[in-house]
Amino acid sequence: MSKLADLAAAGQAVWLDNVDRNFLKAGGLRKLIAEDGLTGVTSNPAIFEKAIGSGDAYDAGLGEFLTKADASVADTFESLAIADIRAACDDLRPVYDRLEGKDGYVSLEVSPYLALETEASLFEAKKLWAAVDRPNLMIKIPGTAPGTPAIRDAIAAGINVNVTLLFSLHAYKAVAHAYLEGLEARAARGEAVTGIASVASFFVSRIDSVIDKKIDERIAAGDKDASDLKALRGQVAIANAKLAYAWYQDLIASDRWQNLAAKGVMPQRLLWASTGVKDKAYPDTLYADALIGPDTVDTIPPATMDAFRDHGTVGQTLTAEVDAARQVIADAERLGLDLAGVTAQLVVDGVKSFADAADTLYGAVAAKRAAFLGNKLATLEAHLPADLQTAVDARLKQSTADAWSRRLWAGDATLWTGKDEGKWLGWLAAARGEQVDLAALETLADEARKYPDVVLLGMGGSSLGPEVIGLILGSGRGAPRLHVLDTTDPGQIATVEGEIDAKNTLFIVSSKSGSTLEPELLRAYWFDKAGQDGTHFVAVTDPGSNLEKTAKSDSYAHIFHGDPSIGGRYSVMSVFGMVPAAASGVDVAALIANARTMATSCGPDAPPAANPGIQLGAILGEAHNAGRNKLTIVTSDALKPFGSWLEQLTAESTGKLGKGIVPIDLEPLGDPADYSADRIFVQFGVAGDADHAKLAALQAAGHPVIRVTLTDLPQIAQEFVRWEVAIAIAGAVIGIDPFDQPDVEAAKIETRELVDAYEKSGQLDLPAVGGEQGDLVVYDGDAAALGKLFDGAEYAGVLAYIERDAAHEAAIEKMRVAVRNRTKRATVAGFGPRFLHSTGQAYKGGPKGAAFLVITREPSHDLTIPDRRASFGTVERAQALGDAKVLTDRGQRVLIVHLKREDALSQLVDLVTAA
Ligand SMILES: O=P(O)(O)OC[C@H]1O[C@](O)(CO)[C@@H](O)[C@@H]1O
Ligand SMILES: O=C[C@H](O)[C@H](O)COP(=O)(O)O
Repeated sequence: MSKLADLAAAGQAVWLDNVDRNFLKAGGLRKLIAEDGLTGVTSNPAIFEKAIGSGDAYDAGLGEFLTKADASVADTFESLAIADIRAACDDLRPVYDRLEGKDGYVSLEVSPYLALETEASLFEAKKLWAAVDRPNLMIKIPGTAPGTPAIRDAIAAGINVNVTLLFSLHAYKAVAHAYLEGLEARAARGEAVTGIASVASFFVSRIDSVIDKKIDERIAAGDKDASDLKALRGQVAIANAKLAYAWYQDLIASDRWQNLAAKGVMPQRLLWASTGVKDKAYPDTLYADALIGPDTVDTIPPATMDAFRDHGTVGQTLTAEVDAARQVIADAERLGLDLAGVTAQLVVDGVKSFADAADTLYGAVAAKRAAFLGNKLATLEAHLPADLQTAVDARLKQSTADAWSRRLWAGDATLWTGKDEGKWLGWLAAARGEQVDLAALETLADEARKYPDVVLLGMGGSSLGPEVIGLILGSGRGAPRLHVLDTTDPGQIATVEGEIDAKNTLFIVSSKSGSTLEPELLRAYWFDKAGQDGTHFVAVTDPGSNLEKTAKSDSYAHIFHGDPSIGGRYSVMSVFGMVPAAASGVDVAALIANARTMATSCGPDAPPAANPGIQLGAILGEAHNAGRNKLTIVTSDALKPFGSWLEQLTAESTGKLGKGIVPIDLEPLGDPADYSADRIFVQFGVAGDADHAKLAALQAAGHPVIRVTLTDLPQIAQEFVRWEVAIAIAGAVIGIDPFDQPDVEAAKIETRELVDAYEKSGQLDLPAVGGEQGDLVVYDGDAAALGKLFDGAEYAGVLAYIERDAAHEAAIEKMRVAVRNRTKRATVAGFGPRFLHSTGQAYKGGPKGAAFLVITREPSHDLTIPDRRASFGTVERAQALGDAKVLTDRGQRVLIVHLKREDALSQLVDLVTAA
């Protein structure tokens, strides 16, 4: 018989305070049962962290689990833990049977993140109880104030409970009563009360660790009570435990208990936890030796077991010298060691340290999952200058401690400004494919096949996502071509008109609000062109909008409802992105599968440092705070369209209150000498693409460089999700609400006033002409002002209210490169009115000191709008003027240049590049 087995004879059950797959597989537990009379096992998050977090013992099991289907980090961990716990339960089953349920238990703890949540703890206890499905399982629930009612209800539900994290007599009494109440509730309902087991895990060594430290500090400081204090070293934890046991004996003798005992219930045994000696100055069996007594359990870590087997001492120590124990506690009180304060703090620290262990464990599982997924997950590599890397590391540490992953998914508005941010997180569910009805999309895709073309009418979030998907993935075989019209430019509209037969085209009118000016005008225009036949019109809009009403009265073929808790720029994985994708034959299910993979990677259980979205958000936010607020987008040709979607997400979400990340899209890369230290570069490519030729030099020159690599094009959906999370998190780092767009409305009001005035007078109110040169009219300035416009600007913008085509893009690019190389400032460009619903927010509300060249032109062919005096060309011009006024009002530098002829842009390019 081993000394450990002798403990059983002394009335104490010996449990193993450890779980480890290799040990279980090698029959280690069965050996302890056979040789040491072991009758139970405990685990906790720190134990699993040690077992699973390092090494490869669990890799095969993890692979086996994830091969069946991708799963969250928490579910993956649980599958591994449950397998171990079941194996341990099965090893102990003969003991459980032999002792008729009095012992033979294995404990599994509820998530430490729930230690302060009653309902969630109870829910999880029930879930784990069902998942492990073994009668000799005990669910560990912390004996915190919120945990105590969960303990009572779990017992009442017939679940065996190991109450953990007990440090004080006070807390122990509360959970002992909770146990009785749970049993009494069952008895009152006429349910069986036999066969339900519980232990109360009273922690020992951690108390000495804190009290001894206090004692040492006071002695070192020359405390007058030094010798009395010294006498208490290593005494308080054991004394505290002895008093708990004395109270247990009183409880067992009480009438209340005896009433229950008469019904055959088992006592809730005290279990000594935290029995590994932490101070090497003490004998290594100190706690195991000192707390031996009947009807108790000692859960012992492996090293302490070895020590006890070798030189432990078995005796009835628990009931010995109880008065001396009372004296120790009284002395501790007299000497101001504040045991009550210490034990209260230990609960807080205990919850935190188990949560920290879970963070590390979940981080490790997340990394293993990512490794398992391999190229099914798009990769991101970041090369940051040392100071930025330090700030990012600190942010990831802080955000882990502050539970940002969980708070994001829980919709905790205090992550941002504490306003209504929590109401704008519907995109997280959409990222998991939960917003769309795939069957309805398939029906639409089938119907759409009879049309050669599908035209999407919408702005901003209602057009950019669909356009990115359409341009990057193309139409499916036999499916219609997708045209996106997000403009009032008559030339652009005419171009689409030349490409389609309006009477044989599917039109998708897309607007969340259902009241945005451009889609409303376009809808009216095309409805006429289509012979007022609503059967080839589809609406995508939030419930109850004006668009929905029109769609109903005009008998549209379908109305797809958006989710009002998703803002436009976050709507791509909802119907706003998926309806046009389905109509043009894109494999929507593949997009959703990709989005879900990334959403899982960015889940509430993936701690910040292992969470791709939060990691990126920390980089973007810290780069912004360090003055690197120009996110410069570099793409391979195939991924070029992605930039315009990312522009809206970034600019509209972060550009406000004078702060913000300014996205720089389609600005050709230059040499290090062409830039200031305000940049962060991100390159998007597909596996096999070469690095952009100039990127390495920029990285070497100390600029932060991020490289995103997709395995295939449908993985673009992963980037939607990664960047949505990242920008939300960057908002938290910057300290703004990423879900509002406070400065967009002002330009809309100005435009509306100009258009309304035009409807009455037939005249557009133009600013004063400053000068003319060739075919250019310069308003509120002259050609000389144009030469100086961008000097010293925070960044330079070219905002062109002209047709968006390759020639115009090339001309604008020429101006940008010239300005960038001359001024070293970042340059942005936008086609109006498209950019108004995208980057426009940041240009007005974001960083100040920017300079904008606003370009308007006389259209060669204007288009009339049904029931309006104003033509598309007039509305477009009014939009330019309205926005320019608001930009000026906000303190940005603005010069408007009007092209008297459609083809006069080259004259302006010459002026700007010559400056
Ligand atoms: O889908 P809606 O309501 O027409 O809005 C279009 C776009 O306009 C904006 O509200 C900006 O004006 C964007 O946020 C939005 O994506
Ligand atoms: O149930 C067991 C406890 O979780 C364990 O004994 C805690 O021990 P520690 O204080 O060494 O972490």
